[in-house]
Amino acid sequence: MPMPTIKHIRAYTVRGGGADYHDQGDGHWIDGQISTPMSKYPEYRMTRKSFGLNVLGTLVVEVEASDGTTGFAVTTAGEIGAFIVEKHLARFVEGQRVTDIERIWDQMFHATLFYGRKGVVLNTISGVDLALWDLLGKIRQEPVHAMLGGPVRDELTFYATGARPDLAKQMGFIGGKMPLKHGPAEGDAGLEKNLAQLADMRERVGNDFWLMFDCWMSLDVNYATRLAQGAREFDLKWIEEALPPDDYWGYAELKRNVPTGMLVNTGEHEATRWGFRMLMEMECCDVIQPDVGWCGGVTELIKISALADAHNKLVVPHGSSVYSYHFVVTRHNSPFAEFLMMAPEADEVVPMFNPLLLDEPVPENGRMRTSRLDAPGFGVRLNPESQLARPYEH
Ligand SMILES: C[C@H](O)[C@H](O)CC(=O)C(=O)O
Ligand SMILES: [Mg+2]
Repeated sequence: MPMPTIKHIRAYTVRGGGADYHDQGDGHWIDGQISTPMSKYPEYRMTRKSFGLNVLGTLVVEVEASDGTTGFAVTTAGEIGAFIVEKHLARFVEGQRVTDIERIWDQMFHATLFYGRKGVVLNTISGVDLALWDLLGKIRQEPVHAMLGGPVRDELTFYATGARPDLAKQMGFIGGKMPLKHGPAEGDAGLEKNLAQLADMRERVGNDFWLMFDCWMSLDVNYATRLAQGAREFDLKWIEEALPPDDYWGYAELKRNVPTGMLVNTGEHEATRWGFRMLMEMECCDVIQPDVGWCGGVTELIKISALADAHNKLVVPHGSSVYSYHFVVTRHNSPFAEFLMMAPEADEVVPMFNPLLLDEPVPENGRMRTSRLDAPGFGVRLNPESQLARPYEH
């Protein structure tokens, strides 16, 4: 039977959680006081929504094959992403065979170079790429992890990101990553408060549990070095995204400065093999954290991960739910995964892309059997109750 071709690609937007997990209601821990690159402006310090963290919303990309099979994926790109898919990328997708993912990726990337390279354009390309992998899996009746070479372990192990590592420990996770609250603009008093929060959490969780700080691009080398040195006595496992993503030189300096054994992790807002090549060749970090919905999709993550392997770096993708689980389970240099606690108080496990997907698996006791990922494609369905809009058509 000839391989089906792609008949249609459609782009939708949806608000309220989903792939734009920052798009939450008021009072959610993820919108509490968190140190950001905007924290130097007091008027944008207390919530991240105040400076527009949730402006994009979720993009849903749907691809339909000539045999009627559909695949889809979600990412953070909203209406801008929908425009790019419908008005620009569709031409590289429609009419191609469903197996032509590599060529479609190459054409999408090179045709958008003049306004793309990173950020929302790469989020959008990632969304299309993930939808194509989902479609291929559904046509082949295989999970994406099988198409990537198959699992290398029987279960995934998770650390939790959220405001309550103490509760995450009770829920069976191997570690807890807290958002850093206070940035350099709050001076030494803020630094002391950050360290006091870590000390308090170490007291609550005891010694046999990882604790990490997520600094969300907000520090400078001097502050990050002092934070890392102060955090040593509380056994901070890693300091994450301490600096703006373009400051490769700063990361290299920070990595030289941190106490022996403390890891420097980054890459959540980096994209493509070329961006990660900079991080690796400049010795910026120990662990890279690409988001498969932002870095270029699975097609690009395969390349990033191979590059990391050759540099003896671990790849622990940022969030991204099933899209990263199917990858992590197939790679030796991805020994554990992140789970983002999306309950408003970080006090229970809820699906990360809640309420957009159905059948989205979640860790139980901090673990997930690989068999939970055994459905075709990425194994998830769009919740039919989602209020999808299609702002552009081609
Ligand atoms: C909690 C962080 O500020 C951010 O919202 C998520 C993140 O960076 C991560 O999960 O890592
Ligand atoms: Mg992070």
